[in-house]
Amino acid sequence: MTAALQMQGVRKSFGPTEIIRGIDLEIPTGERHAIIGPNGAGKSTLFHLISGKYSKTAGRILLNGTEVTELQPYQINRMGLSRSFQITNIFPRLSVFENVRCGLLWSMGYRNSFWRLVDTERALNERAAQILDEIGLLERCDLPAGVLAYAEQRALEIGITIAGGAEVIMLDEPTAGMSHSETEGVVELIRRVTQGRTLVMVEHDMGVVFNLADRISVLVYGEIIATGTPEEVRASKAVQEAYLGAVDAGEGEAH
Ligand SMILES: Nc1ncnc2c1ncn2[C@@H]1O[C@H](COP(=O)(O)OP(=O)(O)OP(=O)(O)O)[C@@H](O)[C@H]1O
Repeated sequence: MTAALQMQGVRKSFGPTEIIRGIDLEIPTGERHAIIGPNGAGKSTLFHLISGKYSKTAGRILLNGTEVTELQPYQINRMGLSRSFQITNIFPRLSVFENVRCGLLWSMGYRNSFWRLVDTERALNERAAQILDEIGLLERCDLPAGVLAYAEQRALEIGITIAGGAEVIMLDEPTAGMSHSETEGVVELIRRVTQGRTLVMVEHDMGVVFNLADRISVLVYGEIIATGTPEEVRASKAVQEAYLGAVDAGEGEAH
């Protein structure tokens, strides 16, 4: 089966400084994959390269076997890759419901003639309600999104990210700034909504990473020093030396 995401020799320089220094990685369809690494390792930059926000200095990126290296973010999005951002990215004055509808319209409105031919309003509303139910916000659907609690806003953002039905979901620090119980809730939510999809996430909370990820890639100074199952990464001497150090991978927060 073709991998959901393939990176081949991907490099990125800002001016004379090479930040991403040759990434080769294959993420199979249906895998939950976490990218971890110290601050400044290049995780966000790699995310921006995959989603098309940054152009690549060298290398190729393929989505479901099709090269997307030179495409714009919206084109990559319409080919089935959807990402969230580190900073909550919702419309605070629109209702929770409208936020999800916007996500749906953006991803599907122009692409799929079904939405134009068949009772568009009803289909959209039904799908939005379904997503709100999935993310546990159906009862709060009429509130302005800006009044939701922080964890609810992040859940809404995940709802918007999955709204268009993308097969590859990228989440950037989905539990950042959350309490322990909020984190547990969001981990369960992510597990549920990524069922049968491919997940690529950047996350600092090692508890979340080791709980959710099927495989983990460790990025240090723009290079992947290890890729493997949580057990393999936990046992890797190179990873321990370069990154995890004394942190208990099952519990700690590492930066
Ligand atoms: N647009 C840019 N122009 C110049 N340098 C940049 C740019 N974006 C990132 N960098 C540099 O690239 C390096 C990697 O940054 P990046 O944000 O990708 O790391 P990160 O692993 O996501 O870090 P963190 O865990 O703190 O979010 C940093 O040294 C940063 O200063």
